[in-house]
Amino acid sequence: MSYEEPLDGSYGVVDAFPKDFGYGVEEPDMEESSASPDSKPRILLMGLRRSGKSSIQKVVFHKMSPNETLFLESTNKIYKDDISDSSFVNFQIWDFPGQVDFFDPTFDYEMIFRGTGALIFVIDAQDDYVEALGRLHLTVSRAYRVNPEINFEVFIHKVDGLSDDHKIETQRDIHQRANDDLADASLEKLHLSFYLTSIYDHSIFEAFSKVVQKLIPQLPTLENLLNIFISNSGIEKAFLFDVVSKIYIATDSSPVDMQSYELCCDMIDVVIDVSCIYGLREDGGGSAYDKESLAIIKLNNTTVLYLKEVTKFLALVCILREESFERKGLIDYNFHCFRKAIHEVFEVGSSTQRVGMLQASPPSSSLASLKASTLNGTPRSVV
Ligand SMILES: Nc1nc2c(ncn2[C@@H]2O[C@H](COP(=O)(O)OP(=O)(O)OP(=O)(O)O)[C@@H](O)[C@H]2O)c(=O)[nH]1
Repeated sequence: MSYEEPLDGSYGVVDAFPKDFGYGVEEPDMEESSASPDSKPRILLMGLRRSGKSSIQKVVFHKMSPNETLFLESTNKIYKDDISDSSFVNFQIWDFPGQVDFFDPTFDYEMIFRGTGALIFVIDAQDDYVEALGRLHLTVSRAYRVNPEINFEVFIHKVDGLSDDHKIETQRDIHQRANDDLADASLEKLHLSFYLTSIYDHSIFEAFSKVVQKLIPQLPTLENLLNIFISNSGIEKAFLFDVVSKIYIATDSSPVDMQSYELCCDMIDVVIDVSCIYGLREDGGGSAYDKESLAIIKLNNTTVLYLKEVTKFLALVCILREESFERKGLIDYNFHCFRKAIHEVFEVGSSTQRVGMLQASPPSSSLASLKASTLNGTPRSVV
């Protein structure tokens, strides 16, 4: 669902902003009823004109192909995109028009920043970025004064046009100058995170994944569950994906290499495409992704990709060696326990959220029960 807000300063002030992000496991309607669209926590996309804000939003959340963004018109209204209908992550993305004087007195920027979880500032790395750095400083320092809890994320964007050396040099320079500006303003506590991004490869999905992960209070629990799952199943790498956006909301604690991530993204595309073509009913009904969704792809280098539905919006995608896959029964059993634990985590999350406290620690039984259940499965040495 998306809608636009006219730039006439007529923002309705919403009294209460939930500070935590909510998640729908199976019951998105419950989330809908508990929060009006305007009161949902938000991620702001800001930056100068033509820096690439709308393109990022369209490519990541609306499956627009990067080439089509060439024809995007300049945004002249705040574009609010509520992605919670189709995605696990229950937030709104506000795309700000670049040319707007954000600090015009008719803007209630306090209201805007108060309900914000993350502010993404997009800098066009192919352009002269001096003006962008000035605007970045102005924006983050204002926002920090209103709400120091905001995560400040800087996307050094359009790096597809730069050589590897140039990319690193640009990042170093922007990092240095932005932090110098903050130090001059005695804002050393304000932390900026930097990412090199482009809509022409997976870097934009990776960066968005990291932004979203910081907003998920249950992240340590999810990582723990994934660690236990992979170590007891002989799996090399596992990602928990939001299927629609291909954002990974968690992975095990081994380092993420871009190739594995890309491979898993490609697998989601293949599964959804095949399912759309051959999986729907003849009248076009049904869903391309549901409880039955499961795919196994064997590559020619003894690697196996394994995808399985976890919740309405989430899929587990794993990379493992062929020889580990011989114990498919064990993997399936462990997956069953993992899935149950994930459901428990978010059921507890949504019930505590209603009383205003999202649970960051594991629910009493989920980790313990997963450990116990995998140990009850066929024992095997951890790879
Ligand atoms: N090379 C390259 N071009 C990009 C990238 N992202 C966006 N663009 C191009 O940048 C131009 C501007 O993109 P928009 O998304 O309209 O920029 P915006 O920041 O929303 O602009 P305003 O609405 O005017 O604020 C478009 O022609 C995009 O195709 C990228 O990663 N690499």
